[in-house]
Amino acid sequence: MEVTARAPGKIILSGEHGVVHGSTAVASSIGLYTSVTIHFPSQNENDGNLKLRLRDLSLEFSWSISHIQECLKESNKADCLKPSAPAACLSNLQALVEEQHIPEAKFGLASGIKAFLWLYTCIQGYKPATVSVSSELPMSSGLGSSAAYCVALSAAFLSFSSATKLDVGKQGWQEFEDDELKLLNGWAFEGEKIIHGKPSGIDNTASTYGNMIKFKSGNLTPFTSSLPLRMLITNTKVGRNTKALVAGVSERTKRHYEAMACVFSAVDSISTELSEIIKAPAPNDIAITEFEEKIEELMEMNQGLLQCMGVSHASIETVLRTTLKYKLTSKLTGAGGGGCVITLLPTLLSQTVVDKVIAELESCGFQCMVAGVGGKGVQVSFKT
Ligand SMILES: Nc1ncnc2c1ncn2[C@@H]1O[C@H](COP(=O)(O)OP(=O)(O)O)[C@@H](O)[C@H]1O
Ligand SMILES: C[C@@](O)(CCOP(=O)(O)O)CC(=O)O
Ligand SMILES: [Mg+2]
Repeated sequence: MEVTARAPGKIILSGEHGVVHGSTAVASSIGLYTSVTIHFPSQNENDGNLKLRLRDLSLEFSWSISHIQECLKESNKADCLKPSAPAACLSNLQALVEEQHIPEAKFGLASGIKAFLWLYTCIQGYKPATVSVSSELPMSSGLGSSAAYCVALSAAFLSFSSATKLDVGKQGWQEFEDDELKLLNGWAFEGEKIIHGKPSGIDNTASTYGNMIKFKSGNLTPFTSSLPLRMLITNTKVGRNTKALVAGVSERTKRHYEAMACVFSAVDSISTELSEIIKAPAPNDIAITEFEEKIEELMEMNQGLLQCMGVSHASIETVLRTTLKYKLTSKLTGAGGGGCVITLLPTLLSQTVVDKVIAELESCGFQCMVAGVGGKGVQVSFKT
């Protein structure tokens, strides 16, 4: 018996970083997924191990269940119905990860593996299994790969627990009930904390619920766009780490508290206005351009404030300049410092211009994709 869970990545249209400091932000899921399959061994297959296979990286990690239990059992008193942080056993989790000799170039993975061990043992306890992960999302690029990973892990583990009422015999993708989504989002948030340090929760919430969300201080308001929005996503391929960038903004806030409070307040107003515009009744054909120009102006203002926070990067500025040549507006998305940039593709923009801008961005070594905004949140599919 096995189950596969898939969870989407996200783009933040407005409010990244500010949202960590209490500002409103607007995010949307995108149609790129991280998938997690959990397989419990039959009696013949059972070698007493818990295995984590990261398929895209061709890496496999394995621990004997008895060893994990020895390391964690005193400190892990978790209940799968109550998402909790690994405060008391962080050093034990660290030791379990260190013994795996992760390649130095992949060192960022250590926190992801810790999150896996924490979520698995809290939700499933001490059972041998093989967990395989694959992803369409570029890692560490601002599209929320860490959140999609934590949501997909939590969904897969909870599917085989008493906390969910899914139909194990049903074919195809199925969705969770509202209370189940709340629980799995809570666990994914605990995983994000292990990876990010101080996440706002917007990424795991966008991945769990899908579509568009307005998010402030842990509170979610789902909404839909009155018109389909199309974004060009440009991956600068400059690697960065969300935890370090979030910590950098907090440091700047400590140094310049009053000024940064004004920046966060401006971000809050921009996100609130953006969500009002997007969800307002669909404009007629003549007003579409005006509607898109308002979105572009708010994106541009938000990008200016992200520069104030110190999270832009030379590669991001190159994307901004390049798209501006074609009269297109862009902003960084996610933590910045490299990673991905989004560019609104207006409805009336010709495909010739889209092709030209993509060709120019790709000639700089960047990678482009066109994404529709919105889409389903987490789903699971059983195989008997
Ligand atoms: N498919 C995956 N397999 C294992 N770990 C993952 C996966 N996706 C994300 N992670 C974890 O998330 C980290 C990247 O998260 P982060 O810096 O927040 O970037 P982003 O969420 O923007 O992609 C990775 O270093 C790793 O620890
Ligand atoms: C910078 C931030 O607002 C978003 C981070 O997104 P990502 O991990 O870069 O995809 C942090 C957060 O909200 O937790
Ligand atoms: Mg992340």
